[in-house]
Amino acid sequence: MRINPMQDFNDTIFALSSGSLPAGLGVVRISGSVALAVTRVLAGSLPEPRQAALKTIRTRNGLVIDRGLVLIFPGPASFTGEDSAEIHVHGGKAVVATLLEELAGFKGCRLAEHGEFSRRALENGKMDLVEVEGLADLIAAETEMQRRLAVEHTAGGLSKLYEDWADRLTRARALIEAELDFADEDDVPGSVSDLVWADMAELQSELSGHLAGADFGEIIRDGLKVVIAGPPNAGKSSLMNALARREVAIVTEIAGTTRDVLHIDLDIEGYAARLYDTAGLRDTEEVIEREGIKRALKTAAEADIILSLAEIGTAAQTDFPGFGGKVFRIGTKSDIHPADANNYDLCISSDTGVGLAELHQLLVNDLQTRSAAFSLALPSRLRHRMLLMESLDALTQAVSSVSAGLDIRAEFLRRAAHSLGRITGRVDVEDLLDVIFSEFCIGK
Ligand SMILES: Nc1nc2c(ncn2[C@@H]2O[C@H](COP(=O)(O)OP(=O)(O)OP(=O)(O)O)[C@@H](O)[C@H]2O)c(=O)[nH]1
Ligand SMILES: [K+]
Ligand SMILES: [Mg+2]
Repeated sequence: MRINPMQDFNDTIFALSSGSLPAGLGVVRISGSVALAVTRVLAGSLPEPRQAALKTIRTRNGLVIDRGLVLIFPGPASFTGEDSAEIHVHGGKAVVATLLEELAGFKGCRLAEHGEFSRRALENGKMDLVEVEGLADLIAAETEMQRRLAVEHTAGGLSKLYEDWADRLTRARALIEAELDFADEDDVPGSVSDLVWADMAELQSELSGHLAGADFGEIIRDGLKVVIAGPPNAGKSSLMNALARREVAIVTEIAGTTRDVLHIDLDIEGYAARLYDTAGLRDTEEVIEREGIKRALKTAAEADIILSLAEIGTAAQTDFPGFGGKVFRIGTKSDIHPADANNYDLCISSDTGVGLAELHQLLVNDLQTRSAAFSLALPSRLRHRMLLMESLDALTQAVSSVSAGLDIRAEFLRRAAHSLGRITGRVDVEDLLDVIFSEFCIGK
């Protein structure tokens, strides 16, 4: 069930797998049944498998394109599982364009689609879905923690956890079904069933413990959402600019300057964070400002942390509608007011920089507190979270429906295993693939 009928797995695919041109090198990857034959034509001869050799790369008319390294990976010992090759040429736009054009001229060869190399790796059993998604995250990773989480996912640790759980569910179901088969005989050992349900209750708590880490996994992957909120002129935009070290937001002495929600990305000790500046909160009849305040409150409700700013001497708001997370009360303009440790968690001056290091440390501490409870084998995508919730729901039904028939309870166990299987792609995921691979870049 592929959306794009162009996509044919019999084709040999190729793409520039390295970054934007011009660059020192351009790495062109080729995969499919004629990959080695095509490479032989271009390079004159093939190197030993997995050993780089310097070759002159020519068009079929004998015109020299460039000299470069050629590597071949006969299947199945390749990334995709198919016969594959890499040609490393100089990363000039014309060099790469000529090589790609030449490749397109071979029968059965075409440019790869988004994520098509990874998709073939998946279809050929070289990686499962969690690993493929981890690879996409690894390539997108900008901070150290994003990288570490992605490596954890590509390394198969999470996949193994889900497969072990699915196996446990399947074994439990098999035992229960065996018990059903012998139910008309008198000597059924009830203890088998008791053991199964005790183990399933244990699995239920493991699964919900794992799900509890999903928030933090999403924070690592998508960044900690830190929202600066407070009344007009509290100094919100000034703080944003001070942390960004550039003039991102307009600052004036006019109350109600900021209307749109602005954001910058920060790297906090390896964690990604997104800092939002918002419109000052107050009652107003002004139409544009009202819209700004509406957006400010919506952004605040979705925050992981709110920095509630107030000029020292005025009260910092501690409740925000729809927000249940941590609020830090930040007293501002400490250069013109005495610091006050009673009414604020921290006093700062964006003008002099006093307190900004402590504010940074506040965020570091918060992230470290959040991370303390978890290893990095965390679910980090909504897709994983939804399927884990589905699985936990079914398992909970199975465990708690004590008065229901064993056949019904076994069916709930089957559903729980099925949802876990969909995470790694072991079962029934054809419908998900097009969505997942559309976010990949070409050449991956
Ligand atoms: N002395 C002093 N003045 C500050 C400091 N931070 C901000 N201000 C001044 O306070 C005024 C308001 O600053 P903004 O950063 O625009 O305040 P805001 O909270 O973004 O205001 P709105 O966008 O209108 O809600 C400006 O005149 C700033 O120069 C500070 O640390 N010390
Ligand atoms: K202002
Ligand atoms: Mg502002």
